[in-house]
Amino acid sequence: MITITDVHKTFNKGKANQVNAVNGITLEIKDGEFLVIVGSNGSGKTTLLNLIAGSVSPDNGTISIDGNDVTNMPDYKRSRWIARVFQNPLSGTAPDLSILDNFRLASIRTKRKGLSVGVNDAFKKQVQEKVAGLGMGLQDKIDQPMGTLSGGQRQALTLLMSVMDSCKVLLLDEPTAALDPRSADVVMRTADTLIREFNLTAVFITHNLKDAFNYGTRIIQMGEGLIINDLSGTDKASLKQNDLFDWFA
Ligand SMILES: Nc1ncnc2c1ncn2[C@@H]1O[C@H](COP(=O)(O)OP(=O)(O)OP(=O)(O)O)[C@@H](O)[C@H]1O
Repeated sequence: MITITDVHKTFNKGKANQVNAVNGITLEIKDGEFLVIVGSNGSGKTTLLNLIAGSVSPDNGTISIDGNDVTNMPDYKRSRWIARVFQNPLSGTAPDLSILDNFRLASIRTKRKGLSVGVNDAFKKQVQEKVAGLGMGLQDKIDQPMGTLSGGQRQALTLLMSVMDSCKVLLLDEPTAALDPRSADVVMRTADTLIREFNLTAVFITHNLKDAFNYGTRIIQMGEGLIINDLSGTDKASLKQNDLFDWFA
C-alpha cells in the first residue's frame, strides 16, 4: 500500500515563477490497485509520480510504501519497491546492447522474479520464454541490439524487464505517448497483463481518455495540484467514456 498524507510541493518558492505543483494531496493506493491519473497539462500528475518515486521530495507531508516511511528516502533506495517506465522508449534500456544483455544488466541490478541471474544457456532460454510471452516474435531476435527495435517493441521489453524484478509498484508516465496507435495498444495490453500476473500496484498517467476508460481499477483526475475526481470499483466500471470527456469540458 502507498500512503500519501497531506503532501505539498512548490517549485521556485518565493520567486516570481513560483508554482504550487502539488497542493496538499492525501491518497491511499491499495495493494494490487491499478490507478489511472488524468488531468490537464500542468495539473501536477508527473510531480505526484516523482514524489512517489523519490526523484522529487515533498515540502510537507509524508509518503509511505508498505508501512515504511520513504518521505526522505532517495529514489535509488526506493527502487527495491518501484519500477518506472517513461514516455520515451529510449529511456530504460541500453541501445547498443542486445536484448539478452539488457536482461542480464537488469538481472544484475536486482534479484529477478522468475529468472536466475546468469550468463549461460539456461538464462538465455528463460529470457526467450518470457519474451515469447509478449507475442511479438522477439524471442528470435534476442541477440539483436536493442537500438534496432521499434519504439513499441522497446517499450514492451522495458515493461517486461521492469516487472520481473522484486518491485511491487509500477509507475507508468505516459508510456505510449510516443507510439503509433497499434504499438500503443500492444504496450498497454502488455502492461495490463503484467500488472495482473505479478499482482502489482500500478500508477498510470495518461492523456489518452480511451486508455483511461479501458484500463485500471481506479481513476483520479488532478487539477491545480489537487485530486478533483476519484472513482474506483463499480463507480469506475460504470463510468462512460463520455463522462470522462465531460471532466475536461
Ligand atoms: N522541476 C521543476 N521546476 C519548476 N517547475 C516545475 C518543475 N516540475 C514541474 N514544474 C511545474 O509544476 C507544474 C506541474 O507540473 P507537472 O509536470 O507535474 O504537471 P503534469 O500534470 O504532469 O503536466 P503534463 O500533462 O503537461 O505533463 C507545472 O506548472 C510545471 O511547470
